[in-house]
Amino acid sequence: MVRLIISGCNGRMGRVVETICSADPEFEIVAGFDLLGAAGDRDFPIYSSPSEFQGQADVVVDFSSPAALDALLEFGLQRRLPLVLATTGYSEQQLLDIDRAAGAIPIFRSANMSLGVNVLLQLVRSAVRALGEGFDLEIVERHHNKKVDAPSGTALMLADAAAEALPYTPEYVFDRQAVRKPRGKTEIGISSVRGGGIVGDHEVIFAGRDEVIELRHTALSRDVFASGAIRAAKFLAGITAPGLYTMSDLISL
Ligand SMILES: NC(=O)C1=CN([C@@H]2O[C@H](COP(=O)(O)OP(=O)(O)OC[C@H]3O[C@@H](n4cnc5c(N)ncnc54)[C@H](OP(=O)(O)O)[C@@H]3O)[C@@H](O)[C@H]2O)C=CC1
Ligand SMILES: O=C(O)C1=N[C@H](C(=O)O)C[C@H](O)C1
Repeated sequence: MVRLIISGCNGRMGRVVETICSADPEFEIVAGFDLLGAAGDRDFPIYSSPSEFQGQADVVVDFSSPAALDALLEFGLQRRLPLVLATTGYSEQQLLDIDRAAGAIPIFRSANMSLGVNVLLQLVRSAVRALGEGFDLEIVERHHNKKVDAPSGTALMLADAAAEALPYTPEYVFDRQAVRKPRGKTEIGISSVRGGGIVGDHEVIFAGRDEVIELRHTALSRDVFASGAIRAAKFLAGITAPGLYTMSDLISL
């Protein structure tokens, strides 16, 4: 039995994690963390601050906000509790804080918990290596109109995957309206679309002079992200060694 805490439990993703875990006999949801505390009739206590939780747990799954990170890391470090961090939009300093905490406790972090996007990352690396330098790389991400961070964490992860495979260090370009000049050869353009209920869509475009290749992943429901995070929680609950774990520790590509 895995005793689970859901951080961001009142949000869109927190509620999907709750639904899936409530039907899984391997899980017991022992608490939730969320800004406003209890919201509606739930089967577990909800705390507005991790420090209020006095019970026992095996792992935390976090889909909340970068603002929750400090308290969550402090909680994990004090309790020696593994953390699955699925939140996006962290600052550079916060990413360093996560790296440092992973020296003491197991932390699993991925900006996209779906199997499909993690296959896409691998395809992007292969395409960059195969195509060489003659193709312009552009990433277009599309999300629902409630998403607050842009570009998406996944778009940045895709750009980083391409950068790993390129023979030069690319420049990420998020905004073309402020400059009047042709596209630079070492740019990776990243564009964000926000609208309606789009769950999550990522397109990587390789534009050559005479041909274009497009690799695209579309999430049809939030279940793909929640299921990946739950799989990560099961994996992390059985791990004692500190470290920063990612989807590549879970899936073999
Ligand atoms: N890695 C992945 O696969 C995926 C990652 N995400 C990421 O997960 C995060 C959450 O997404 P989503 O569920 O759609 O967002 P929501 O806004 O629906 O949910 C976030 C919840 O966290 C709460 N919250 C905000 N700040 C804090 C805080 N300081 N402490 C505790 N709780 C807090 C919010 O409360 P309130 O509403 O009152 O602000 C809200 O209830 C985002 O960063 C998103 O990008 C989403 C999908 C997949
Ligand atoms: O906020 C979302 O909804 C999502 N966020 C993640 C991101 O920023 O990449 C992952 C997914 O696409 C959904």
